[in-house]
Amino acid sequence: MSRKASANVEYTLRSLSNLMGEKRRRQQEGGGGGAGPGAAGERSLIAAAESCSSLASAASGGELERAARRQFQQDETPAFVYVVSVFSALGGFLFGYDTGVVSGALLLLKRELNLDALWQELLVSSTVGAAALSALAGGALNGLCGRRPCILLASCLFTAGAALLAAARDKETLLGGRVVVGLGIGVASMTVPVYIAEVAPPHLRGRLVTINTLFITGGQFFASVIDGLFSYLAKDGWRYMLGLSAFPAALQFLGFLFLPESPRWLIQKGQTQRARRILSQMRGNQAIDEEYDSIKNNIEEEEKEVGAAGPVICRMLTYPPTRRALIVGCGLQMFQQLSGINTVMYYSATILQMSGVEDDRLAIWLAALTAFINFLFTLVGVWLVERMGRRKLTLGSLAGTGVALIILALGFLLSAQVSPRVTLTPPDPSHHNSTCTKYSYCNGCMLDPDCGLCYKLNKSSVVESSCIPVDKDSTVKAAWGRCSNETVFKKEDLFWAYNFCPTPYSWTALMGLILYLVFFAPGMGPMPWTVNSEIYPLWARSTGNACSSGVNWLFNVLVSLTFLHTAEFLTYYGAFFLYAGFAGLGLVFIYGCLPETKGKKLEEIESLFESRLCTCGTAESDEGRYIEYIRVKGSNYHLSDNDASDVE
Ligand SMILES: O[C@H]1[C@H](O)[C@@H](O)[C@H](O)[C@@H](O)[C@H]1O
Repeated sequence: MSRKASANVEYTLRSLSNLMGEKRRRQQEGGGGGAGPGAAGERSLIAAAESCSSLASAASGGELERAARRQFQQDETPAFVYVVSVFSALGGFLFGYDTGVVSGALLLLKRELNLDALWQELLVSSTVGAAALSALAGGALNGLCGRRPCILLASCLFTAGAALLAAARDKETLLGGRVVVGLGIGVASMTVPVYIAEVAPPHLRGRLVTINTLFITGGQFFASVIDGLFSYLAKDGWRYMLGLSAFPAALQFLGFLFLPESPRWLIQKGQTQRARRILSQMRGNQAIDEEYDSIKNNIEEEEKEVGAAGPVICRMLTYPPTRRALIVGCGLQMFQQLSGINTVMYYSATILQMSGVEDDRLAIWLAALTAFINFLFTLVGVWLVERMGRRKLTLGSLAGTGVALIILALGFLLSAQVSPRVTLTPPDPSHHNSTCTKYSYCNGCMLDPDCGLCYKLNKSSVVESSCIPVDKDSTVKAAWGRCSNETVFKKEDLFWAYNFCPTPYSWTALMGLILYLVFFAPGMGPMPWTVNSEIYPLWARSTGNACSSGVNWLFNVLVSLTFLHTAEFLTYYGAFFLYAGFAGLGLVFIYGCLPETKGKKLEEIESLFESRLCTCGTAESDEGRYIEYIRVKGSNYHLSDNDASDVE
């Protein structure tokens, strides 16, 4: 008999005997009346007894299992789990908002505070750098203090950072604020998925953790709308943009004052009575005994197997299943960033401009549309994750992302091939021979961050074009010459193209951009976070997530910082072909190494990494089989619990 088949029989027999045993026990206790230990338990008992007879009469194993599942699905997941998940996911919202809002704020800031390119770069990358560091440090903090204090700490950092940014009088304070916000993002990004995974029931875990990424992309979308709205406010608009995040952060802080610690962390720390009570709250009328026992046994076994001596990361690296899980988790996060999501998001305004959108403000709003597509298709991911499973969803998503990247690259390639010629070389009035004059095609001019193209249109072809240095303070005009005064050159039907070339093939790039988000957002966006929250055993979960989140942030900085240089060396299409190549490598890696974790208890997932890495993907999966508890007890919470080591 195959492993799967035997597991199913064992499962259904266990479920059935649990139901029978429970019914017998209740009958012996003179049950059947309504005054039992809890009305919920009583209802479950009646339902269990009813389904028990239907189970007993079920002829085949399949029917038996279906009946068991129907019974299980009648047990509703309490709203409390959703409330807890949504309050935690506010951390994701703030992650998305604070990383997304800065581009719009910079447009205003650089004018008001006279920021040069270095300071602009610092304000963007200091946050991501701080997030990388605090995600790594968050592992130890999570293990020591628990998930709840870490989420509280993150919301404090978000609030303090936002207040600092809104009140800043100089660029140094702004830098301080961005670092504080970054520290919050790092801690939140590694703690929230772990916390949600630990409180969620197995059949909803993927969906609830994916909601966190939905909140990330929701935060990015919201940030782009706020950027659009406040861009009309010439003075202090950036204060509102950067300061508004204090509200959701304070809301999360207040909420978490009343929300509980993760029951798994409590069991690990020996606070079993509190853990039982919280688990009971999270499961409503479902029995928690098996889940509780399984968590507890698992912790004890882990301690025996791996020991408790030495730093966790060393134990993880020397114990093959956790080492493999770490490679899979970090690999997923690395390939998420290497497939270029943040350059696509960052570059969306330019791609849209290439498609003929000349107005800056319209480009901002269209960038909000891009963020909206990312958000909308993450929602599709929330819907698909428990249907398709993590593995298929990630593979399909990355394959589509790769194809979209190729289309995007082809769009740029075609545009480069029909790149307009530079026909005029006006003399530089300051007699500084700029490099811009050496370009004979728009394509070269566009790739040089110091130059832009000033041109006229005759029907749809570019005429009277010149490559001129860009104004140091604003990329919307040239430093000198015909395109140096925005109002004048617009009246004279002249156009200024910075960062893009007018081309008839821009629709290919636009199509690539949309396809990219449609494929990336449901799978490669959320799955690295979701899978990482599930694949490590409890003793290694904080450290595993700290490492993989650190890798995510590290590659985020690396890819965004090198994008312009990569484009200069390889051209834009070369850069997107490169990302498509990374997506191809990622596909091979995921195909070989990512096991299916759908529906499994967190405690069972470690066994998926027992065989050699790169056989995980081919290992027989138990897809479609939920681990569900259908034994029904009168009350989940026993005051007489001998385990109680934390009597309150
Ligand atoms: O999962 C998220 C999401 O896809 C975001 O859109 C992206 O900006 C982040 O870097 C990523 O980690």
